[in-house]
Amino acid sequence: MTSTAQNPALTAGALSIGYEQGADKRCLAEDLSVSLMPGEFVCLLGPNGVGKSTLIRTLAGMQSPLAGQIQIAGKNFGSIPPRERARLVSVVLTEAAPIGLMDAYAMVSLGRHPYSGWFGSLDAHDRGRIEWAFEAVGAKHLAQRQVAELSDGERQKITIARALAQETQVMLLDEPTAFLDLPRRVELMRILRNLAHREKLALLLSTHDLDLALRFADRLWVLSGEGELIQGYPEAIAMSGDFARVFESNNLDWDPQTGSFRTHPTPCLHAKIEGEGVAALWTRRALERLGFGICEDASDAAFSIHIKGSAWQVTRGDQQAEFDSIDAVIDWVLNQKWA
Ligand SMILES: Nc1ncnc2c1ncn2[C@@H]1O[C@H](COP(=O)(O)OP(=O)(O)OP(=O)(O)O)[C@@H](O)[C@H]1O
Repeated sequence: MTSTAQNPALTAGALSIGYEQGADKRCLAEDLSVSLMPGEFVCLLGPNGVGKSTLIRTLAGMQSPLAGQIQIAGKNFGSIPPRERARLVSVVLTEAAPIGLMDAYAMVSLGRHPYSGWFGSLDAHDRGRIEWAFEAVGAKHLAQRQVAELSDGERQKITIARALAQETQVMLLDEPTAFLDLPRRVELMRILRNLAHREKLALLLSTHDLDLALRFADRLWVLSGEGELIQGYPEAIAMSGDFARVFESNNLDWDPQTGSFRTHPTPCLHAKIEGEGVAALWTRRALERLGFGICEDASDAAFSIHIKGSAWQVTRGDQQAEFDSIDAVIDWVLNQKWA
């Protein structure tokens, strides 16, 4: 939980992001005004190619803004020498860094270089911080393993531990969950959110995982294809219709009832479903997958399904049938002749 009474860890005003080569200028978003508070876990969402990585790299000082100013801990970021910057902001990018032959401990130790220098030796504080970073991501058991031999999920934890070892106030992560399976993604989101809250880290993470962002983020930034950055609490953005506007396509509808997207292959036949709970939800999902729309009115429906306890009663015209599993209902739908 964050308090709004604190000073922001990072702010940017009148910020334009994009690319400029000679006279060639490509602005992805302009006049952005953002802030990250200490202890806040913010997820950055947006369709492919809108500029999420560009925004993260710009906020990290890895590329120049086209316009505007970034302030970290009250200082103008551009005027801070590189070594001091590295003590203020850590970054985890998607591109795998060349790692060569290195064990995980050596890799996490790299996070201490802004303090010890490239050839500096680690003191007790450095080693304490490295051990803390391993513990924070639940990776102590990996310390002696070769990084090249780790799984994607294990390596991701080590990369995050290296950023944590850097002991910064701001941490920016570009799609850190991209190659992880669902349990690992949930685990990582939980670890990062808890770290933000516990360590008072201002943490910004870009992701395509809308569902997890809705469940874990304190706030969302949603970057649209038009360069608009929508900011707010996850639930407020979900209810506002902004998701629908930013992500909807010809094949996808945002459904505020379920907080998820659903495909819509423009159904020409409809079905009515009566009933509640898990069986009704998955019956609906099955019918939508099979190309049916769901309607409220029986007179618009090609057939109706009444779910009662563990029974599905299906009515099509004067034909009636009762099934005791969703498999049987799906088989029935598939075996019917639909005009
Ligand atoms: N170095 C570069 N020079 C010029 N254009 C670039 C450069 N890097 C990225 N772009 C372009 O900027 C746009 C935004 O790219 P960016 O990687 O920031 O988007 P993104 O939202 O992170 O996308 P994704 O979700 O696919 O990762 C894209 O059109 C991309 O081709």
